Amino acid sequence: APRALRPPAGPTGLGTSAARVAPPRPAASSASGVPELYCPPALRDDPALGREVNNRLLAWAGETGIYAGRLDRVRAADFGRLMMLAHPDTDDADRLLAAGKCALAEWATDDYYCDDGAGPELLGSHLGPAYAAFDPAHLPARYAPAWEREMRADPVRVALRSGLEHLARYAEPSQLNRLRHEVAVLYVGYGQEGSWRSREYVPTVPEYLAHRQFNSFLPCIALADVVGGYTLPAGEYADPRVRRAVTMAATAATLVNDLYSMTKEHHATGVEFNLPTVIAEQERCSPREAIERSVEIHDELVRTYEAEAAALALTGSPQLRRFLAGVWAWLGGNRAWHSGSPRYNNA
Ligand SMILES: CC(C)=CCC/C(C)=C(\C)COP(=O)(O)OP(=O)(O)O
Repeated sequence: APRALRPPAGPTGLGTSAARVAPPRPAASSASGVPELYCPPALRDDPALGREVNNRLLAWAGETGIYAGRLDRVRAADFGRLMMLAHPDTDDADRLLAAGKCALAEWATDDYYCDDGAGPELLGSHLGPAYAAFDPAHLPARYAPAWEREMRADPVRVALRSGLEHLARYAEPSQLNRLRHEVAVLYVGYGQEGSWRSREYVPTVPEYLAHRQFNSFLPCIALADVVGGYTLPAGEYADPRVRRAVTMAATAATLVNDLYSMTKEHHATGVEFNLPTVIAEQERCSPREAIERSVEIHDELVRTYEAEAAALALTGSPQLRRFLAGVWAWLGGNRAWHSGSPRYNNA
């Protein structure tokens, strides 16, 4: 059942202990070799709901043309399950589907334009029209039909546009603009990675960590209120203290991806970008030591979110409290999904 979420109470017990989402308890180490992470547990597991969302997501992906010929792998990755785990405060399959479409389209942007050998020199050319699928370019009448053909000619653009259209049934304009901003930032991250890739450049650790805030799950996390069926006021989302906490959570969630996707990326051709690889190279340590240091960084980010969200929840609006709790729940669902998804565990 959907849960009434509560924000983290903070490591020092700010607020009441009953308000805590879950006691900090280490997640079990998995066969993937990822050590225990400081992370809340997933708050619900409803396999039937996850399957329902995944089935509908796959039907939609087939209509848009993304991952043609690879849909079996997408089905197995089970992004529907990710949505179900990460948004425990709704059991509305259609809301989960709308968020899932946006997430899968954003993932496809990465898979098609960054990872699948499209070539870094083409990345900017792809990202411009991809962004226009989310934030339409309004052309003079003479050129509009040709542009519209361009927009329909590429399955990733079709998917991005369709995902946003579905979300718009539930989101207010300010929430859609929030998503547009986060996706623009995401594409800055894609561009940065493309630049590194083209030069075979290994970033410094701070450079990589700042990048992972941009090239992160924030576009997904930012939808916590849309999926939950309430609206976090734009002013509170933009509050620098909220932004700091939420972006730290987003970076942590994405470092979970780095840790779980190491095996998949080892099998990929070209330069690998994940925190353990960057640390091993820049700090001249063993892969195991680099993983341990990455886990420490992840855990520090999660603990900081936990403490700062707890403090913000004491003075913020009810919507902010719920949003901070939604982000906390998203962290738990994200880790649970990564630890089980064949996208990372059967590479
Ligand atoms: C859903 C979403 C906002 C994805 C955008 C960014 C993205 C693909 C990740 C944060 C995952 O990182 P990575 O590029 O390493 O992805 P995979 O490991 O290939 O799943």
